[in-house]
Amino acid sequence: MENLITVEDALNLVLQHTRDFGTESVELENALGRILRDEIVADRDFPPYNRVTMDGIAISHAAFKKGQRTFLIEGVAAAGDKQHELRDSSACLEVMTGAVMPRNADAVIRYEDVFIDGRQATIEVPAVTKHQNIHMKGEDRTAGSCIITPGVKISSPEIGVCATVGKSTVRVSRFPKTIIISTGDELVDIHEVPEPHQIRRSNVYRLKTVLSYFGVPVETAHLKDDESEISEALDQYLKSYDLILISGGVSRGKFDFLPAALEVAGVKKLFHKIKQRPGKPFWFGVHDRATVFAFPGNPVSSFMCMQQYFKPWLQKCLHQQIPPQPRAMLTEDVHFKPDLTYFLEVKISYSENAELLATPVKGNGSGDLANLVDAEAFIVLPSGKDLFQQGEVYPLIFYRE
Ligand SMILES: Nc1nc2c(c(=O)[nH]1)N[C@H]1C(S)=C(S)[C@@H](COP(=O)(O)OP(=O)(O)OC[C@H]3O[C@@H](n4cnc5c(N)ncnc54)[C@H](O)[C@@H]3O)O[C@H]1N2
Ligand code: MOO
Ligand SMILES: [Mg+2]
Repeated sequence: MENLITVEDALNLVLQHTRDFGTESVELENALGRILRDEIVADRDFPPYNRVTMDGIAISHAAFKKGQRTFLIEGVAAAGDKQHELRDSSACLEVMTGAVMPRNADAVIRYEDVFIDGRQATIEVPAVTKHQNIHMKGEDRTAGSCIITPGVKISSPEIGVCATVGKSTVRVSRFPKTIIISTGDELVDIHEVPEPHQIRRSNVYRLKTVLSYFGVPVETAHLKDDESEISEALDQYLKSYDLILISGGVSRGKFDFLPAALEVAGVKKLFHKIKQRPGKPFWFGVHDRATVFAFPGNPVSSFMCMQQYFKPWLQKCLHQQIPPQPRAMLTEDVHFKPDLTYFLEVKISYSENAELLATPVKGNGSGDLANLVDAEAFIVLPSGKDLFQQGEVYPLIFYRE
């Protein structure tokens, strides 16, 4: 009998072998998708002054309250002007959206509710409340408060906040120097027309996307199923890369040289083969500098292992804050006999109560790469059971960013 590690133990081992690749500064324009390592603090109040939110007139609310409806226009306050002052509390100033609210004025009435005749403005609505149409200084955030904590993956809102506090460069996690290697004599380049016994190599492209979502630059290589070519290449790659991802050649075939070659090259094996489907023959190990993920060659297997093991490893290496894992409810019964954790491809929808629903899109096994297109997640069905019933809830791994 084979000695298989459980999915939980395998993930724990992978996560115990993370590395710290340090930090670097990047221009804000290049920071999208990077993991922020600075704390972003409000350099001033948000907003920094009482900000007019409607084009109209600014008055003293007390005057309106006393019954006054017609106001002499003293002048115009535009966005970008220094703060104006309402000199006569029974007059008004025209104010534009984005202007600093004038001193001695405390309500803005929009043009739509005012009749203007020459230098006179008459309010035509029955009610005006104090501070209406003013975005008050410090109402959103106060100076010195933390707006973004380290570990956030920088997306559009973070870019906007960094810009507004004047962070033109930000400190982010550095990336491991990475290579993805495909193996196999049946594989040809995507620009080639395969012979009847050949296929185009697709794994590298699919696996690379997982790193691309984090912005990690990736080099690629291809190796023949040739023991000495593989050994020579591994010696080279182990010296120059922090992260080596391999697809294929890790199972029981006569040309599956990777597990032995990796050990000969001095990579310390942490496990080989997991109690799971797909992806059973996944091999994981570490070298002085490099971490090696040697994934099974079947397209769904390598991709599933990438999602389940590699992505959390990368996120931990990069110090990313990890959101809780979503869970979804099966919409139909699933029978699965082998005592393995089953990563089943599913399509996601929502119930009337907004619960996440998972509908199996079974496909034809781990070679069915087209089926990944019809699904969008793996639902994780644990070992030790062979019937998973409609209505039961299990963890979910979304694989579309
Ligand atoms: N006797 C046994 N045979 C197999 C077992 C087993 O336990 N005992 N496990 C099976 C499982 S599960 C998997 S998964 C595969 C893993 O195979 P390898 O990692 O050795 O990968 P290869 O043999 O190189 O290729 C498998 C399959 O995948 C295709 N492939 C590989 N690379 C690519 C690529 N870059 N793009 C597209 N397709 C690729 C390859 O052509 C093969 O069809 O082993 C089972 N066998
Ligand atoms: O991992 Mo294999 O993919 O079960 O065929
Ligand atoms: Mg094989």
